[in-house]
Amino acid sequence: MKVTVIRVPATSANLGPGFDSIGIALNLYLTLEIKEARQDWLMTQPFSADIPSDKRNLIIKTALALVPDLPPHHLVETTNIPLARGLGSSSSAIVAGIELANQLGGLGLSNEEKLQIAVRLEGHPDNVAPAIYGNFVVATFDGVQANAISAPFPAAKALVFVPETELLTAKSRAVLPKQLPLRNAVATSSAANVLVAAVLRGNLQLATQMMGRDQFHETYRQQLVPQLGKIRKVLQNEGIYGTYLSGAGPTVLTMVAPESLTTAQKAVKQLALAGKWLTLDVDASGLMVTK
Ligand SMILES: Nc1ncnc2c1ncn2[C@@H]1O[C@H](COP(=O)(O)OP(=O)(O)OP(=O)(O)O)[C@@H](O)[C@H]1O
Ligand SMILES: N[C@@H](CCO)C(=O)O
Repeated sequence: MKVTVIRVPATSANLGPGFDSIGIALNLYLTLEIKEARQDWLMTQPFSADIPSDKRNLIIKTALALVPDLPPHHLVETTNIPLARGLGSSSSAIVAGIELANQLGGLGLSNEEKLQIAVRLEGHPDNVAPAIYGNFVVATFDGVQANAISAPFPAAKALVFVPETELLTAKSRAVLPKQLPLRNAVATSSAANVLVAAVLRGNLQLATQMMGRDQFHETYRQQLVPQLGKIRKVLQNEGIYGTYLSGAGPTVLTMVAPESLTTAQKAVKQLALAGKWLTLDVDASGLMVTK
């Protein structure tokens, strides 16, 4: 039997001041195998019983939202993207679900069409866009239409701290204020603009400096993720910038020039934080399907 395999990368959103707009794809993956047709949907998956294995599963639910009479199949999911840690697990599941409907329903969706559907489901584009396109993505969503531009990211390593405890995006968004002083918004949006321009020019050093200039969300989320300040401080003492709260947290990511990686790894080790350290690369492929 020929098996179709869908692969979606992890993503890291915001990069500091690019709140709800900028994201990158990373080389952790959710993989979904479409096995045999059967009477009811069945997901063989690596999670605890909290994540449903039937049609209530987020991936299947997403596919059925697109095509309600999609024929049920046995699906096998494997993933090394941690759940609710700020590495885009829900976006990877949503994108996998859209592709599942695309494959089984023969919809022939373009990436642009997949993006529009995914953004409406996720509510913001900064995870779903890089999950589809790969690389570095700058996007906007006005509640109706998403626009996204992807571009290569300069050579860098992502030094990633994944805390032991989960932080749901809904909880992390609940601490944000409804309004911001204009001067903070101007300082942050101008830093985001320079960040994008620096990435497009291949200037990692300037881009990473801008990653520390957020005043949209990190100030308020810091109370939920005290590791952010500790990691940023110890790395800045070594002259390494580029530390930010990945997505809604609690993961803290630092974009490091390859030649500074060893120094950065040594510096953060002394913090002895409870959690996992990963060194990742930017994924350039985005959503992939093999048959
Ligand atoms: N592969 C999956 N299958 C089913 N449900 C999933 C899957 N991945 C994520 N989810 C659901 O999404 C929730 C996590 O979503 P949430 O938006 O809080 O975090 P995240 O996407 O990992 O982080 P962030 O959006 O900050 O990058 C999980 O608790 C689970 O309910
Ligand atoms: N931009 C989003 C990403 C997480 O889903 C946030 O920071 O809440």
